[in-house]
Amino acid sequence: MEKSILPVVTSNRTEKQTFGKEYLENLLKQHFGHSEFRGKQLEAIEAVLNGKDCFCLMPTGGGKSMCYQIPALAKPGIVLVVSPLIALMENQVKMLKERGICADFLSSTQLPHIKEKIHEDLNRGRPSTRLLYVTPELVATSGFKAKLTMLHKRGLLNLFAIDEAHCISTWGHDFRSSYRKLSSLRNHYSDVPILALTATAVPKVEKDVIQSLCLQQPLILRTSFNRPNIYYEVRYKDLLKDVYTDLSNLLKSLGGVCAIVYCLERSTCDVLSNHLLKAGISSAAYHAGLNSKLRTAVLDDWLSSRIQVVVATIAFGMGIDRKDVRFVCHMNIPKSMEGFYQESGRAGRDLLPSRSLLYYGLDDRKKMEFILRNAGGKKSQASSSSDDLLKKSLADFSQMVEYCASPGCRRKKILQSFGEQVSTSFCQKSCDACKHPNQVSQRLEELGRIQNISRRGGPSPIFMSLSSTNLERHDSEFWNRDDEASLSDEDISASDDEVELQSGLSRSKLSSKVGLDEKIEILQRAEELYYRNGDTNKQLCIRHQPMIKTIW
Ligand SMILES: Nc1ncnc2c1ncn2[C@@H]1O[C@H](COP(=O)(O)OP(=O)(O)OP(=O)(O)O)[C@@H](O)[C@H]1O
Repeated sequence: MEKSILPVVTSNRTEKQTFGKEYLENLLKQHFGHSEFRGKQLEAIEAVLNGKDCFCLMPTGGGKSMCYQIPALAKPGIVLVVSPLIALMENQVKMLKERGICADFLSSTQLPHIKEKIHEDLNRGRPSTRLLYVTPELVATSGFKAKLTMLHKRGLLNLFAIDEAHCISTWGHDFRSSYRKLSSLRNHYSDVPILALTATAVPKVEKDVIQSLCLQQPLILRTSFNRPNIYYEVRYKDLLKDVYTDLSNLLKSLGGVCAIVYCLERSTCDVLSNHLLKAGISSAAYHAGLNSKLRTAVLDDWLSSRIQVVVATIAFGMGIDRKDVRFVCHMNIPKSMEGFYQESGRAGRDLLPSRSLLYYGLDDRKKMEFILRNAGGKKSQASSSSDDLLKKSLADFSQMVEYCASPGCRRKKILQSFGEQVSTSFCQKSCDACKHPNQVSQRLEELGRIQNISRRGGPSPIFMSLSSTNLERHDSEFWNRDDEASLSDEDISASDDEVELQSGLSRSKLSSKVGLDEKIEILQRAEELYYRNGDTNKQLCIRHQPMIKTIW
C-alpha cells in the first residue's frame, strides 16, 4: 500500500478552532488546490465535523466527494466511504494517493497481500489510512463488522460517508440487499456521524435513504440542479438531411474541443466514429463490445487529449472525472430525464461554458417506447407492481419527449422534472428555445406535420422491424452467457466473505474475462430492466447475480 507522502494535517486544537472556515479552506487549498468551497460543501463539512448526520443532494459534478474528503483531513481517525462500484473506488483512491492522501479500498477483487497490508495498517495504534472505501456488501460481513467495532472502540471512526446513496433506494430493496443493512452503522456506532450523498433528486428517494440509514435529525442540504454553464439544444433528425454530417460540421465549428457522443447502440458508436474519422475529427468508439485493452487505450487517449471525441454507449462516463468536457451529444433520446441530466452533466464540470445537444428523431422515440412497452409485455404474469413500474418508465420517458418535442425553455423543463420551479427568464437565453424561440417553434411545427403524415401512413419502418426476436437478441447482449455457464452454484449462493475465501479464483477469472465498463453497463441495464419489469427482472438479476456481483 502506498503511504501518504504529504503529512496529513491533524490538530489537537479545540473543536471550534480546528473546524473554523479558514482552517478548512486551508486544507482545501493545500491538498486540492481549490481556493474556496462550492455551494453547500462547507455546510456539509461543518455539520459532520460537529457530529451531525447530513443528507446532501448535489448535482453531478457538484463536488460531493470533498464533503467527506475534507473531514478526513481535518480530524484524526478514519472516514469509511461506502461506494457502489469498484471503478468509482479505484478512481478516487488513485486521485487521493496522487495528492499524497492516504486512502485505500477493500474489495474481494484485490490481491490477498494488498488486503493484508491494509488490515495491518488498520490494526496499528495510529493507522495512516484516512479514507477507506468499501462496498455495502463488505460492511455487511461479520469479519468487517468486527473490524469496525475494533476501530470504534479505539475512537478511530471519524465519519461514515455513503456515496451514491440513492442506491439504497434503487438497488437496496432487492439484488443489493446489503444496502438496506447499512442501518447497522447507526445502530452500532451511534456517535459516528453519517453523511449520505446523492445527485438523485426524487423526494421519495430522499425519504427512503434517510429512513433506511436511520439518520438522526439530519441536516438536509439541497443544491439547485441548474447547470448555468451548459447551453441546451435539441436538433430534429427528421428535418436534417444527414445527421452525421450535421454533427461532424458542428464538431469542426467548435474546434478541437473535448466531447462525448452518446448512442443507444454499440453498432451506431462504431459507424458514427468511423464517419467522424473520415471527416477529419479524431474520435474512437467505446462500448462494452470492445475488448478491455482497447477500451483502456481509448479512455487513456481521450483523457490525455490524444482523441477529441469518444462515441460511446452509457457504459462510458461513470467515475470518469474529466473537467473540461465542452460538448456532450445524445444521438438518441435517452429513456429518462435523470439519465439525460447525468450524461449531459458530464460537460463543463470546470464550470466553463459548455454545450449539450440532443438529436431527436420520431423513429427513435417510437423505438424507445416500443422497447419500454415490450419489456413490460414480456412479464409472464401481470402484476400491479410491474404495471406501476411500466407506467413509471413511460412517464419518465414522456418527460424526455416533452423536453424535445414541446415548446418552452429546456432548462426549465429539466429543473421542473426534479421538482424545482423557476421562471423562464431564469435561463437567460442559454437554451435554443429561449435564444431562438421562433426558429424552434417553426421546427416543431414542421415536425408535427411530418408526424401526422407518418401516422396516416402507418407505423414507421423501424417500428415494424423491431420483432420480438430482435429484442431478445438485444437483451442477450446485456449478459455474457458464456460467463453465466462457467459459474458454479457455489458462486451464486456465496456471501462476500465466502466468495473471498472459497471462490476468489473463479471470481478473478470472471473479472479478467469481463471488462469493468461492461460490468458497469450490465449493472446499469440490470437496473433499467429491473425498473421496467419488476418481478420478472428481479429473477433475471438473481440469475445473473454472479455476473453482477463482480461489479462490487
Ligand atoms: N470547491 C471546489 N472548487 C473547485 N473545484 C472543485 C471543488 N470541489 C470539487 N471540485 C472539483 O469538481 C469536480 C467534481 O467533483 P466530484 O467528483 O466530487 O463531484 P460529484 O458531485 O461527486 O460528481 P458526480 O455525481 O458526477 O460523481 C472534481 O474535479 C473536483 O476536484
